[in-house]
Amino acid sequence: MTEEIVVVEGDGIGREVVPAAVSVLEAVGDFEFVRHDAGDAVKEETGEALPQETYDAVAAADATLFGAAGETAADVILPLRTAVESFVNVRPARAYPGVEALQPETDIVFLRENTEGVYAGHEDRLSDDLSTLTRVVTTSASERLAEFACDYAPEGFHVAHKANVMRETDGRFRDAVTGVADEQGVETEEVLMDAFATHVCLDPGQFDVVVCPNLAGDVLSDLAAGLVGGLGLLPSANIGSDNALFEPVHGTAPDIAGEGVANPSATILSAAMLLDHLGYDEEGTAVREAVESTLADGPRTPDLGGDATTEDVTEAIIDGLD
Ligand SMILES: NC(=O)c1ccc[n+]([C@@H]2O[C@H](COP(=O)([O-])OP(=O)(O)OC[C@H]3O[C@@H](n4cnc5c(N)ncnc54)[C@H](O)[C@@H]3O)[C@@H](O)[C@H]2O)c1
Ligand SMILES: CC(C)[C@H](C(=O)O)[C@@H](O)C(=O)O
Repeated sequence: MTEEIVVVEGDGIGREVVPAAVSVLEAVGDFEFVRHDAGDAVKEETGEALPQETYDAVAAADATLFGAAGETAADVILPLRTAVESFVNVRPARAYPGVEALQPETDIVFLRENTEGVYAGHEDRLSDDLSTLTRVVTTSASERLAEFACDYAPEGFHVAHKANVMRETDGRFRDAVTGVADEQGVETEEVLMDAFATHVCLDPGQFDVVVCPNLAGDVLSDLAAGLVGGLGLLPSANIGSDNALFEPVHGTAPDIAGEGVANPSATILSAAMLLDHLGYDEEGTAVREAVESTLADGPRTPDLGGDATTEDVTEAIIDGLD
């Protein structure tokens, strides 16, 4: 049976890097791609950034490949993460041989809580002078994340938090995560997220898997992108119990959108995570290896110091598939 993959390109370079990743998927398997719209352009046309049919298709799909949305990103990607009931956003940040990196020994996977924290979003304007935000942390979501982390990293992981200040919310997060790990005999090491930001810049080699609350995972994974050579290199997987959505960590890159020079690696690596998720392990590995050898030997897009186009890099990756 042909596997169905929902594809949502979104805006900006989403429209360049997603077609690149789809052509790589076409080269390794027999998939049916079902395309849906979301983002700024759709909102301009229809008044809605996330059409109900897109939400329903993503919620029903085994797997979705998403690009990026622009100003409407929060109205698109946050509901879509909820649509797949994603309890974790897996964000690997690693340096690649041949790519200039501030910290070439970086090889970290962030396991980001994916639905709560400040993103659960109870914001209020109470007066001309005062706005508030309620932060949401549940034991159940934190424990679900911890169970995933224990399976993912049975050798142990770091837990980043700021429970010294947010005693109730991050305290609950920390206690839930370390509690599950203790029960399962998995070692954890706590690190305050502000100190982590410094440690990871100076000595990223000491970190392997880092479990963090939602906003911390957002910021710290972008920081790690800076250590390895940029946002064009970081893929991600939003994993739920039954389905999942795969997307690059980057946004629509308005400064280069339309020029055909976006680095497709993050999205193609996200497609490799999608292949792993659907059980196409050999194909996922082949795609990752082809991306790695293209990053090592070129061609490279301008963000990595080269002058190649998105299409040149994609062709090289497809040529490099076994
Ligand atoms: N998941 C999402 O849909 C998502 C995520 C982040 C930002 N956004 C949206 O994207 C828009 C732009 O945000 P931003 O500028 O802060 O972040 P961005 O990730 O779009 O771009 C930041 C910088 O990284 C570069 N960059 C990013 N991806 C690249 C790639 N694949 N190849 C080469 N260079 C790349 C850009 O050119 C830019 O200089 C905003 O409207 C924001 O809301 C969406
Ligand atoms: C655009 C925004 C809603 C999103 C987030 O904060 O999760 C982005 O920064 C990301 O990292 O995917």
